[in-house]
Amino acid sequence: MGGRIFTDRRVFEETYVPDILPVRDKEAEMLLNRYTSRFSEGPGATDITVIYGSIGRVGIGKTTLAKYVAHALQEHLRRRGVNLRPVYINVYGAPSVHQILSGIVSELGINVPVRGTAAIEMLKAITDYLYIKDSYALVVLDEFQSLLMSTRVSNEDLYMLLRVYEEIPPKDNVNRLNFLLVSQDFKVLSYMKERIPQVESQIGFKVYLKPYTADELRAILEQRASLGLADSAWSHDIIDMISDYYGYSETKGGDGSARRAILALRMAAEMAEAEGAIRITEEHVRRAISTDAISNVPLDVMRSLNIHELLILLAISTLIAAKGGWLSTGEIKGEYESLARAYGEEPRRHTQFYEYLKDLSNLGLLESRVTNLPQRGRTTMVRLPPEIPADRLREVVESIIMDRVGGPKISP
Ligand SMILES: Nc1ncnc2c1ncn2[C@@H]1O[C@H](COP(=O)(O)OP(=O)(O)OP(=O)(O)O)[C@@H](O)[C@H]1O
Repeated sequence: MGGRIFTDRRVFEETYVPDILPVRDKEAEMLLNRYTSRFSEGPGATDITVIYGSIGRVGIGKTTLAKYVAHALQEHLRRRGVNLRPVYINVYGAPSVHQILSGIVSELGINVPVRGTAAIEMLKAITDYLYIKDSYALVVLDEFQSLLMSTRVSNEDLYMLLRVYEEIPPKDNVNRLNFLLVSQDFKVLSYMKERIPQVESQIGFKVYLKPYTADELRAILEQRASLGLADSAWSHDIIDMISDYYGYSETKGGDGSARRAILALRMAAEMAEAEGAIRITEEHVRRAISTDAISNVPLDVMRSLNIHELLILLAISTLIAAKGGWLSTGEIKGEYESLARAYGEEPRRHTQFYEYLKDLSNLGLLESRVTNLPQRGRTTMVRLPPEIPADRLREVVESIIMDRVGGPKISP
């Protein structure tokens, strides 16, 4: 009988938005306050909000923040007797104003034929509908930069959409259609300035999101794990491993994507489940990350290693495959020496051994950190980078060693 790993798979779906945001909660609150005070300022009050990130950074919570704010605002205003409808449209898949308006019409459930109806007529139908229902809409336009870069959308179209109250003055002077724009990076602001300066100057709030740090990813993953996995199936070590790997910092490679981190956790869980395991292990995580990793261990780098470096890697992958975690250098040295003797090689001395460890780490084949151990003081601990599965590495190293010196002369 396989163990129960998942309790709710939906929380690992791409479009899932949690009820509480573990990170970005401050930004969410800021936006909510902003919109709420806008609504209390009374008729006509309007501005446009933009959420954006850095060039090339994806999965950093832009869409999630926008959707969360739209839904939280709906709840918030409902309690005050105000009816607001959140509408989400990814304009990447709807690259004309007509298509965007069709999207809004269908999300709001307005009974107007979209085919053959001019954009301006649809816009009228939307504002009439909101007026009659005494409702508001907050429209999230995701991937907004793609509209600005499209030649199929004229500046007039953009003005008509985003400054609808000028085009179609509301009967009661209340602007009911509000926009929250989501975009990849800051270039959206200069594109807006160029194409639609009157809208750009109306931006009330610009929210810039950075890639997630390891601590932030940890909070996001812990929330997902506790919502979607059995308590006995996961541990904080597993979460740490994933968040440390994907977490962004100035000095370290992770890309800070919550999407990739969540996907890695899900894949590790699926692998554990497929094996009938009762919990997710470090090895599942390694395999999940390695499946996802853009660059895997290059074989030519491994082939360029000398026999002692290979034996050290063999020692490390054997120990990690057996027990996981971080290894002390003393422990690695012990294993390396017995392996070297088994393969008929004279183990290298202390200084040379450390040189080799340093080389392997420079090549990206090892990770090290300095820890304070109670008895021994500061000591260096080593492990394989999380994208390298220990058991697979061991097979590769073993076969390279076999080619080089043949099998072990005595059993290690
Ligand atoms: N603060 C958060 N709390 C919980 N989950 C989050 C958070 N931020 C992002 N996620 C999750 O990470 C995944 C990616 O997030 P999202 O789609 O919002 O990123 P994005 O910046 O819009 O990405 P892209 O630029 O690729 O559109 C989603 O599954 C989302 O649920």
